[in-house]
Amino acid sequence: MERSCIRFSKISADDAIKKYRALGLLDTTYHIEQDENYVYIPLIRHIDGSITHDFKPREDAFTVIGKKPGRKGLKNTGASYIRLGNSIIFKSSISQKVAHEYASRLKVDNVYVETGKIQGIKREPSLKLIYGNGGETVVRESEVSYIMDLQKVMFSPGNINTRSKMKFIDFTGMIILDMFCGIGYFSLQILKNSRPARMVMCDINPDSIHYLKKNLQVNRIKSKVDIYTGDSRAVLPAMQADYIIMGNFNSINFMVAALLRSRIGTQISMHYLTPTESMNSTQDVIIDIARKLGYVIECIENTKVKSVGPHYQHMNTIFNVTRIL
Ligand SMILES: C[S@@+](CC[C@H](N)C(=O)[O-])C[C@H]1O[C@@H](n2cnc3c(N)ncnc32)[C@H](O)[C@@H]1O
Repeated sequence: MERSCIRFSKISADDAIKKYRALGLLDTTYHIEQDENYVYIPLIRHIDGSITHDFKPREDAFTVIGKKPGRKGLKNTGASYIRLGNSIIFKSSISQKVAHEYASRLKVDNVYVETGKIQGIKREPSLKLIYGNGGETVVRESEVSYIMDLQKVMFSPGNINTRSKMKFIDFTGMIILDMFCGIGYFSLQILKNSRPARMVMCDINPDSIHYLKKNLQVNRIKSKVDIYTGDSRAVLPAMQADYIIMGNFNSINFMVAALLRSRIGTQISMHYLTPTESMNSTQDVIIDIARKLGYVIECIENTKVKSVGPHYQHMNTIFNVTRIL
């Protein structure tokens, strides 16, 4: 349906969404949409600079399940879910009957229910399959296909902007080290859009590495990659990277391994969790730790990826190595 909207490049879309939400102008009854270059933010009315775009209405659980759920004996219509490719995941328990109804209305193959938190260092999800045969789910994002088994490896839909940002950076000729590559969350975007000279990838979860290899094939990545399975502090080769990706909330515990593989000019993209009140100061703590290890680094970008619970933020800070003492 044609609606007023404002269009932003993907890099600035996050801030724009926050701004229009805060101004009460965001039309939450439509999905925010994106194409190759832009994010389209639906607005409740026309404003200066707005354009029109064909939006899909947002289907809440109640709409999806039908206006008279009682008649069908469907009770859990208020349950919230996320959709990942051909699967949906409910946050709380629902009956098989309701799962079946959602699957047929939303035309998905699998319905899962979260039974707990993401577990352990391998970040394994706790999901119970309640409808369908399970197995592989394909998520398409910024022209990259991510294949995975949602019961074996995690996929955070909230990290979409951080993943797609990778396609706007020119990594041509660079040596890249992805210390927690998973199924290729960040690296697939790089390999699809740039020609790095070398890509070294590592993950401790063999299931992630299995799907990484599959995703490299499915996305027809021709560049040569070096893949390591194990603890990145132990299994990575000696090397000097131009760009180091640390997509793990515990990245601070891996700084020695990263710095040892850096040189002057290396950029290090660190992800970490920090209390909300420290979201603009944790980078200084990291700079201090690096200095004690003999590396002078400076912060070149500090971005909030998403809120995690009421008191924590998932941050992504990019540092530049300026001097080695
Ligand atoms: C949080 S996930 C990455 C999520 C991802 N950034 C996204 O966009 O959804 C972190 C990854 O680090 C891996 N990992 C954890 N500890 C590790 C270690 N010591 N060495 C290598 N990989 C590790 C996990 O197996 C997991 O695949």
